[in-house]
Amino acid sequence: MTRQQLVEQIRTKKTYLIVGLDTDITKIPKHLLSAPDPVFEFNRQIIDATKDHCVGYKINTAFYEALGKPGWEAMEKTAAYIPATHFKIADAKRGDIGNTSSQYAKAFFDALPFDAITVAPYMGADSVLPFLEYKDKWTIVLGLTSNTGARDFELQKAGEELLYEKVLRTAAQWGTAEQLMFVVGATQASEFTNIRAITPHHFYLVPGVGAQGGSLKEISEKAMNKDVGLLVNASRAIIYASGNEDFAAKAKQIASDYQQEMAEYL
Ligand SMILES: O=c1ccn([C@@H]2O[C@H](COP(=O)(O)O)[C@@H](O)[C@H]2O)c(=O)[nH]1
Repeated sequence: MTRQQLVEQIRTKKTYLIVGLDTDITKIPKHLLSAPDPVFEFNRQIIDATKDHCVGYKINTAFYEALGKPGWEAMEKTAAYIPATHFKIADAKRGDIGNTSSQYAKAFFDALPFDAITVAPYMGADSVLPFLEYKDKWTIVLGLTSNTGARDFELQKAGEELLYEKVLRTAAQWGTAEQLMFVVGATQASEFTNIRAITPHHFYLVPGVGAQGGSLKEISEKAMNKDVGLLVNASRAIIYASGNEDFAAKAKQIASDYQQEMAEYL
């Protein structure tokens, strides 16, 4: 998906919500466990219920890899089920020597139909560049993450600047704002203005609203750019809004609430 197509989707649907499919088989409603593929059945109903309120879905691969082969199959089926109009993110946090990163890129962009993958920048340019070779695909580099551990490295000084600032400035040179985004945690509100000043044109994938307590209002007010420039993810707050048979209806309601709030900021 191109940047223009993504922006058009956001403007048309008046939402920049990404629904996170962090589907944990121990948390899905019990009545689904008798289905042939309970994880896919849960995702299918969540997608049907929320697709009018979001512009995309983020599959965190950990939840699928944890189940072995059936988990990988559920991920494949889910990725194929997401409508073509929706942005499909593999939150896989990959990155290795170039020769290996090329294989990761192939796995998620060729063998699987993802539009984007999250990548860790720690190993530097050659670990990220193979992902950027794919036309109309997106590489989402971890910038300033939402977890408390961001203080251990990302918020430490690296010479004159903070490490995450160096990551933003350096990684922004590896590709264009048409193919490279950054992960910016919604819980890092005090840094939003600075982050936007360093990377004025980039899109950010923003996890950390909902269960982690970040503010949608604050990120929207401080970090939106002329193309919106934000994809805000919520996973648990939406998919586990109810643990009962009404889980899809409740997920729809929460996703619709996010959409309405986002429409106010657009
Ligand atoms: O900095 C980061 C990077 C990734 N994540 C991922 O986003 C979702 C958040 O889930 P919630 O249930 O909405 O808290 C999850 O897949 C994380 O692994 C993040 O939270 N922070």
